Amino acid sequence: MNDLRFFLALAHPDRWWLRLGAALAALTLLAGIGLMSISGWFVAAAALSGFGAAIAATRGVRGFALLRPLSRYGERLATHEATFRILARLRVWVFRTVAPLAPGRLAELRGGDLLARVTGDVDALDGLYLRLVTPAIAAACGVIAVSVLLAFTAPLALPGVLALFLACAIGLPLLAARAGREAGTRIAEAGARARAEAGDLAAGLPELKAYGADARVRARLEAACAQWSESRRHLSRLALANAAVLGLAGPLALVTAIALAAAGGAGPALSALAGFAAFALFEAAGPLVQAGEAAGRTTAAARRLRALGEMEPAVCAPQDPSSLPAGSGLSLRGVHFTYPGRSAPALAGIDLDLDRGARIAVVGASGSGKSSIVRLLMRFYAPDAGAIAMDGADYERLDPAAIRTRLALVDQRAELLSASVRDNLLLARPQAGEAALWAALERARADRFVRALPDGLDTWIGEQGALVSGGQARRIALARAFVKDAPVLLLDEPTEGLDAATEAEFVAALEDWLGERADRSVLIVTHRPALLAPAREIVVLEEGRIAERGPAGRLAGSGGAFDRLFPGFAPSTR
Ligand SMILES: Nc1ncnc2c1ncn2[C@@H]1O[C@H](COP(=O)(O)OP(=O)(O)OP(=O)(O)O)[C@@H](O)[C@H]1O
Repeated sequence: MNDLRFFLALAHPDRWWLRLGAALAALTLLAGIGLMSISGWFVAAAALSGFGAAIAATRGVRGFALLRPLSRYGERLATHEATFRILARLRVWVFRTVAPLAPGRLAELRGGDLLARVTGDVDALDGLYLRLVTPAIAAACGVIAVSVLLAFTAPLALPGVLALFLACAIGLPLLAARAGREAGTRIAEAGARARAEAGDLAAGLPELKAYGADARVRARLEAACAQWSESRRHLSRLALANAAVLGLAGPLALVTAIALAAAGGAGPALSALAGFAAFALFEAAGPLVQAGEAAGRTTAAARRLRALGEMEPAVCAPQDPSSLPAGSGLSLRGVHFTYPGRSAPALAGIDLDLDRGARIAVVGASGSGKSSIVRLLMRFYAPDAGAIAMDGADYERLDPAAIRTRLALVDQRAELLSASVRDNLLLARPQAGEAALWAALERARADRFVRALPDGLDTWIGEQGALVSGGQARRIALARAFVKDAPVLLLDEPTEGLDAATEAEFVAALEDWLGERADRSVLIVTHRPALLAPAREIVVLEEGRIAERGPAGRLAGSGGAFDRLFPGFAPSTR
């Protein structure tokens, strides 16, 4: 319930649209009640006393008949406007909530599950506004109108009609909510699972096929879909039963009201009016029953979205951040860091300076903590102890987004967007002109193959760069870092998996770029000897600690940690 209240509060800025929708829904219901009751009265009066008495009623019938579609139309416009506005606001809220969680905490969620929250769960909340708030207000207005009408025309019928209506408009939705709660929750969960499995299948199909595991993932997807369909079927059966009850309740109210009105001494025309008014009131019960049927799905969606909002980001921006210092030299002092949920530290007491113009390579065995240094420098995570500073200003005091304006990152996955080469490059600097893009591509030795692509810069490069080779993707990523032209370049295994010739091109491109300006600094995380060439200092990590540091020429052949990593390293390979 708290979750639903939270999302109702989120709709506050659009409350006037919601109120207008509710008012028009009430008007539509009242017009229906007026139309039906006057029609009933009209038919009975015409039968009894000829057309003379009845002709006056035709004006009322015409008026309500005209008003009803108009107010219905207006109601649909207003409620849909309200819902679309609120859902748009909700999506923005989800993105604002999710953005600070990336990448530190988002790794804990499956991509498909996240997608299900952003799409399906947000959509499911439209029931909250369209099917609950608006119809409840309209029903309350209808109850008041019919109560007043019956109090004057057929007071004896009032308790029975009200009891029957409240049973259908409150009791039935509550029963439906109970009966459909589990199925609704299962729909939300199975839907998210199906999306996650489908995402895995789509993204990893070549690997899954290679290991013959595609059938297993497909079976899991089918199981999630089957559970989803079964839960949907359950809800459909429930809806059918509710529709039958509602279908019977309206005529029952009609007959009861006519009989009780007649028993109370009302004439045939007034009895017909009371009966049809009671009948028309039941139009208001339908959406409330539907809200009851959807309650499980709606509350599950609200719960899943709230859970996102309650995840603590790995790093919080300070309330009142200091402005960035003039220089971009970075320093780590006594940095300790353990990933959430892990017991072994990834880094234990790191001291490192990446001054203006520095060229440092960080090497070490797999899992020794190299990439963790980059993630801390990028402010994706915060150290547990020790401090990181930019030109003497503690990272804690700076806005993480501002810190990242000074850093460019190329990591081992070379994350490219499913977009054109141009859009991928512009990500780094949206205002960069055509000439700057080509200059960056040239520096990264990527201009030739980009020119050869079918639409050049505007060629779509596929999901995560799937339509270009691994080496080309890395060079686009390097060009993107060049477009940004940040003073600090962080490279995390940028040539992993490339052949020697492509790697040599990559290193040459990097050396050219570093050579252009003496103030550019670079930190290269690598296992590859070729990437040590641009480095003036090598830092060797072992189990999160610095085991050795110094120029490659001094470390090579000294019999220490560096030699264990690069036993054949010799000046000729540099
Ligand atoms: N997101 C994460 N959550 C939990 N533990 C992590 C996470 N990323 C890395 N680790 C752990 O932290 C330790 C250091 O990882 P890190 O990625 O820094 O190593 P690395 O030296 O860069 O390894 P590699 O050369 O294989 O990329 C490892 O034990 C790893 O399992």
